[in-house]
Amino acid sequence: MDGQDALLTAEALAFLAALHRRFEPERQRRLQARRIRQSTFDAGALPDFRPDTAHIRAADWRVAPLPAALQDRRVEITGPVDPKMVINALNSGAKVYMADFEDSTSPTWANLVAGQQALRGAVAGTLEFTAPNGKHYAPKPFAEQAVLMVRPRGWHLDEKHVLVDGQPMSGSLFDAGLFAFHNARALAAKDRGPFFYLPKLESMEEAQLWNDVLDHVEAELKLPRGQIKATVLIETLPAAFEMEEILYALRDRIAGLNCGRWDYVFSYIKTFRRHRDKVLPERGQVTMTQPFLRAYSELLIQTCHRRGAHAMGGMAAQIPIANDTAANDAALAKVRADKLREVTAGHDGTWVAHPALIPLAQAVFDERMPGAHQKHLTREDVLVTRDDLITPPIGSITRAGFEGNVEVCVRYLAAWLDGNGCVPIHWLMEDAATAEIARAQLWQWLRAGDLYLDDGTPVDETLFERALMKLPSLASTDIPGASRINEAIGLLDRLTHADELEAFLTLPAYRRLD
Ligand SMILES: CC(=O)SCCNC(=O)CCNC(=O)[C@H](O)C(C)(C)COP(=O)(O)OP(=O)(O)OC[C@H]1O[C@@H](n2cnc3c(N)ncnc32)[C@H](O)[C@@H]1OP(=O)(O)O
Ligand SMILES: O=CC(=O)O
Ligand SMILES: [Mg+2]
Repeated sequence: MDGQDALLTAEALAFLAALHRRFEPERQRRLQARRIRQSTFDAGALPDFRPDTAHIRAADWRVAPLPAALQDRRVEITGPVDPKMVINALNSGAKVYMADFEDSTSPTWANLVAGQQALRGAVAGTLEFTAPNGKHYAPKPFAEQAVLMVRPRGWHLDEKHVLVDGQPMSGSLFDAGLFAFHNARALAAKDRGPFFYLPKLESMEEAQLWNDVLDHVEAELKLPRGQIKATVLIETLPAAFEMEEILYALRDRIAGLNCGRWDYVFSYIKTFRRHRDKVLPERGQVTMTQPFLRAYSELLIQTCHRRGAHAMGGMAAQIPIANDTAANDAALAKVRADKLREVTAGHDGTWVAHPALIPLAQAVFDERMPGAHQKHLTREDVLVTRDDLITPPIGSITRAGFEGNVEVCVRYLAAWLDGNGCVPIHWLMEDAATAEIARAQLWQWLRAGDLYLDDGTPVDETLFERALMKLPSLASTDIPGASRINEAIGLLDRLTHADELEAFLTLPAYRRLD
């Protein structure tokens, strides 16, 4: 692969191998702990705040101060790591750019190598790119660029192209380790981190594992202790019960928590996959104004502000709609309402999926948040109980909602298998987190028994098969991943009929990649 040798030098490989040897056993223990905890939920237990860590929640402590670059995070753009996207995001006018190896990247070896190369070029100031249409891209001067953050893959994913002692290494350690190895000293020299976004954590022990990894990286690369800063996505239901503990485990380097709403909803479904009384309505009805999601975001704000950390909002899925002014206005109105809810509740910043949404999000935050952040809003009025976090909203499943889930799963899986981890489908941004909601719902709905669409049609095998049978014709269109549509149909069929809900759709899909 072009550029691979310059990245995977003997020194870089030795650095990665040391990370693997030191942290792989604990990663496996953490993954096993997830499975054990899930088996208790499957047997009827409910998540709750931990009695064994009550002393952490009760004690008086604050997180370490943050560098100047992390004070004002009002608008953060996220996106995959191909060179054009990296340059567009750095130049976008957002305060922060989260370069994403996770939900929006299909981890083909080519994507990972190109992404690491692009980020290395961005940090070194050498990145440029010419598109096939001849358009040339180069980052603006450093002072005008968004602050770079990197989101490595979650703990569950392996990197099968790098074997250490015959075992695939962790995707998290590969992404974060390789990025730090090549860029940490240059970033530290500019007081720009490195900064990471840490995805899909489920417990304080997983946060502790990240802290140990980042301590090790700092020691190996001779960086000051605490130089690397991390923002943790609270995007699993179990983690919502351990926000204080996660902040505490990373207290010398935590920059904030983020409401990763899409994975959070997925995690809710996964956690309660065997709980008939917790079945959620269709995806479109599970919005952030539903009480259980409002409770989650308000608890996150209160927790962060009490401890001196930023409370970041999340991603509205709407993107600009070309050639239809009315539809575009309606989509932007939804994004605006979402950002207004966030800033009013006390969030210190938000995410956008597309550069055209930056002015809109920025205007909402500028108007309501004159300072760099609003950590002074401690939201003492918020009182969130276990039941507030787990009580499902009332709603329905429409035929369009059911069929939409099937279509999104198939089209997203096809794109992902084809190397594209983020695609617009019906003018919504779809990535691994949004697609997971659709995939997990189908599995749960077909097993729930006695479940009906709002028009009285039983939610059953026939409904699923009919929805699936509409899709093979997509193979002859020009949508992203068209050539993998039939493979995606087969994969969704198997995932939906499996006795157990697969923990992540990217696990079986990754076996088919490359
Ligand atoms: C649940 C979560 O985890 S959310 C976080 C993960 N998801 C994301 O990060 C979403 C990132 N967004 C995207 O990938 C894209 O916006 C998509 C796939 C949704 C839509 O992409 P497109 O259909 O290509 O959008 P569109 O054609 O309008 O793009 C216009 C321009 O904006 C650029 N652009 C679009 N999104 C981004 C982005 N997120 N970052 C940087 N540039 C972007 C495009 O590269 C294109 O540039 P060009 O004019 O130089 O060619
Ligand atoms: O990563 C973000 C999410 O919403 O999931
Ligand atoms: Mg996510």
